[in-house]
Parts: sequence; structure tokens; C-alpha cells
Amino acid sequence: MLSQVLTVAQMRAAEQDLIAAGTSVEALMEKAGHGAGAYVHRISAGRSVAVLCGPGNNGGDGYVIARHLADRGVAVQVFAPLPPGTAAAAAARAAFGGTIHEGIPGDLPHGEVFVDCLFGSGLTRALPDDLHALLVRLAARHHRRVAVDLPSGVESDSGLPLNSALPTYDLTISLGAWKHAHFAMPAAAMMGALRLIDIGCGAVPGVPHVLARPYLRAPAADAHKYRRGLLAIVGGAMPGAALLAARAAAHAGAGYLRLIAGAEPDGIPADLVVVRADPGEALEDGRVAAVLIGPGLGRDEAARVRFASVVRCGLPTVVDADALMILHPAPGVGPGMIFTPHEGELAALERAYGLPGIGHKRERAVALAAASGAVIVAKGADSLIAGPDGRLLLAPRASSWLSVAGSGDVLAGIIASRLAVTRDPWTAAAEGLWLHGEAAARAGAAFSATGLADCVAPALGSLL
Ligand SMILES: NC(=O)C1=CN([C@@H]2O[C@H](COP(=O)(O)OP(=O)(O)OC[C@H]3O[C@@H](n4cnc5c(N)ncnc54)[C@H](O)[C@@H]3O)[C@@H](O)[C@H]2O)[C@@H](O)CC1
Ligand SMILES: [K+]
Repeated sequence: MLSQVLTVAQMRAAEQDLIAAGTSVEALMEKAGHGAGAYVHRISAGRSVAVLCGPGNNGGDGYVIARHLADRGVAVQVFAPLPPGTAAAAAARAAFGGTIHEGIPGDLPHGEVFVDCLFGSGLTRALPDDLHALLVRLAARHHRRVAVDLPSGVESDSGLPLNSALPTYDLTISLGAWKHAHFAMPAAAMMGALRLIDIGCGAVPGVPHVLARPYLRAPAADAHKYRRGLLAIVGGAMPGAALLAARAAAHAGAGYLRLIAGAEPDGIPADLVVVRADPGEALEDGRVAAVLIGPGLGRDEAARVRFASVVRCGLPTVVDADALMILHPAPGVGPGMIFTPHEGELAALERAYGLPGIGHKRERAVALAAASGAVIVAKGADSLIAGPDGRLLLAPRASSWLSVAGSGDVLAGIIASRLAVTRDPWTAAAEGLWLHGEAAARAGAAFSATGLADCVAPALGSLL
């Protein structure tokens, strides 16, 4: 349940459940503040800390953190532009007993760690100018910046900053449960490393979860290439993208790769079987476990004909890139399939399915999954997976070096390979998205899409 992602309302309800079970807000604040304080203590390594405390319970956490640090001999100063407005925050402030700068001071110290406890999940509107300026000035005067629960100024449920020019952080410590802003852009980009403090919240049914590291198995002792999974990749007008997807797929577990080529590819690797036939005929082979169509397909009439042939086969299929742009709702399109749209392709699919395309990205993906029957991998800097049954997985932030041409072809190849292995769209999407992020972590900096594809096998090896 520590992987669950809650809205503000769900977090408040979870807190109320804990209180109804016999704990108090003060006790929860102690637990949260000591957990966060231990991280800040480690980062400060004994050097000075400034804690900015707001009027609500996020500020209350700040007073607990300040006391935790002072008890351990750290030089800590509290900045409290507003008095506490809750009983728990007032009690935490009274228990601190150290230096508190009230109002908006003119002179501010330089120090090692700045801890932002101005506002958390209770933020309802943009920060007023004086508080915004104090936040920015204090952040700028410290080498390391820690946000408690959320960076102040960020809306928890949407991940939208309510002010421009907010500070960025090295670490964000979430309290009790993850919030949507921890995974949604643009807020997620401000937060640095993410950590979670457990305060004992129970499982909330039906909420999204963070995509977890999968555990994969090596092929069975008596495996053969077909049982491991035959993946057919349907190419099109531009063969390079399909070859790139094939290169990634080859390292993601499928036992056999077959390229049903459109245009004549150059430099075919020796381990890729190329078939020059109509996709409809080539997919009649009953041993094909999964199909990938889209990378390099083109969007012309020939592409539409090839896509229609694939749909008629009714095999588990990953639909990516150009195929998403020419897709129209039709019998057989969607159920058992995985769609892997980026933002532009998501909007095109919404138009195709007559969806309004409003709301958070997660809500749009869930609506598209429900309308189409497909598993939706809505990729981008904040990737997520939505199922037609309403399930939702939010991916942890991956390497920003993934913003390179061809990285989507690699993702499609990986997911299709996992679909051939697992025969289950949801599992394949989850395993594939994780492998893509893990391969990127292993590829280091400034990698090419080919370099990324070549890191998929070691990434998979780390999951066995
Ligand atoms: N939910 C839980 O189980 C726990 C919550 N805790 C903390 O409590 C926080 C939530 O506490 P609160 O609900 O008091 O929320 P906040 O501490 O975020 O502050 C809300 C207060 O600020 C006011 N406010 C909101 N936006 C403002 C703005 N732009 N300018 C000026 N004032 C503004 C609100 O009217 C309200 O009075 C969490 O983020 C977390 O840090 C922890 O103490 C541990 C337990
Ligand atoms: K905060």
C-alpha cells in the first residue's frame, strides 16, 4: 500500500481513518516530522538548516523537523511569516523552543539546507507575493533544498504550479502516501529525489499505484523459441524504425522475431527473419504470439491496408506511432491491444473515439482505455498505464536522456516483446515500461536509441 497515489481528499480520508482508529493529528505529525527530520539531518551533515513554516499542518511538520534537528545539535532557524492556524501546528511550535523569525525579515541567512514547509496538500490558491518572495529568497541562499510533502505553490492533485518561478528541490519527502503531483509534470520535474514517510495509512481501494519493479523469470528449462514467444513486427514505408523496435524486442525476452517488411530494409541483422508477404497472410501462422505495428508504417493508403490486415488477425497487438494516427474505432480495434501514444497521438486517438480530451492526463488515459478496450501506455516525461477496467499505474520519473528520437520505437519493441512472452497486455505494458526506464538508467548520458536498445538485455537481467 506504500505504492498507492492519493488525491488530497483521499489523503484526508485516510488521515481521518487513522484518527478514528485511535491516533491523533499530533501523533501523525510527530511521526511524519521525525521521519522527514532524519532525512534532513543526514543531508545537513551537521551544518546549518533553515525551515520555512506555513500556517497549516505542513508548517506543523516543519516545527517537528526543527525540533528533531535541534535535539541532535544542528543549528536550525525557523522562519514563520504567519502564525500557526491549527491546534497541531501551534502545539508543534510550542514544543520547538528555538529561534523563530516572524513576519517577513529583510535580512536572510545563507546556509546549507533549506526545508520548505510553507504549504503542503492544503494549498488552494497561488502564493501571495510576499510569501512567494520569501520562499524564493530563502531557497536561493541555501545549497540544498528539501520540500516536505510537496514544493509550496504546487497543486497536489494536478501537478500544476500555481505560481511562476518556483524553486527547484534536491529532495521531496512525501508524507503518508504519494500524491499525484509527485509523478505529474510539470511539478515532478521540480522535486529532485523522492522519498516517502510511512505514517500507517491503510490501503485505499481503487486508487492508482506507482509502477513497481517487476520480477521476471528466465525461460523454462524445456523452453523453445515458439513457446518463449514469436513476435511479428509489421514494417511499412520507413524500415529503420521497425528495425530499431526489432533490436529492442530482441533483448526483451521474445524467442523469435519476424519482420513482415514493407519497404526493403537495409542492413538486416542476421538474427531477424524477414518475410516479404501481405501481413494478413504472414500472420496466419498460428505460432505468432504478438504483433507490433506502427514504427515506420507511414500514413498512406498502403499503411491503412496493412493495419486493417493486422486488425483482422485478432492477435494481441501493440499499436504505436503512425498506426495510432490512422486508427479508427472498428470491430477488433482495442480489446487485447496496447496503444502507446505520446501527447500528440493521445489527442488524435481522443478525436478518433469522440472523447473531449479534458482533465488530467491520467483521466484522459483512463477514458481512452474504457472507450477503446485497449491498455493505454501514455508515454512522455510522466508516463502512465491505464487499463480498460480503470486500473492506473504511474511510472517513476525516468532519465531525461530518453528525450531522443527513436526512444518510442524502442519502447514499443520492448512492450511487444513482453506481450509475446506474457500474452497479457497489462503485464506486458507494466514490464515493458519499467524495462525501458531501467535500460535508460543503464545507458547513462547522451545515448542514441540504438544504444538504449542495447541496454535492454542487461536491464532485463537485473530483473531476474
Ligand atoms: N494528512 C495527514 O495524514 C497528515 C498531514 N500532514 C501535513 O499536513 C499537510 C496538510 O495540512 P493542511 O491541510 O493544514 O494544509 P497546509 O499546511 O498546506 O496549509 C493549509 C492552510 O493554508 C491556507 N492556504 C492555502 N493556500 C494558501 C495560499 N496560497 N496562501 C495563503 N494561505 C493559503 C489554507 O487556507 C489553510 O489554512 C500535509 O501537506 C502534511 O504536510 C502531516 O502533519 C502528517 C499527517
Ligand atoms: K512544502
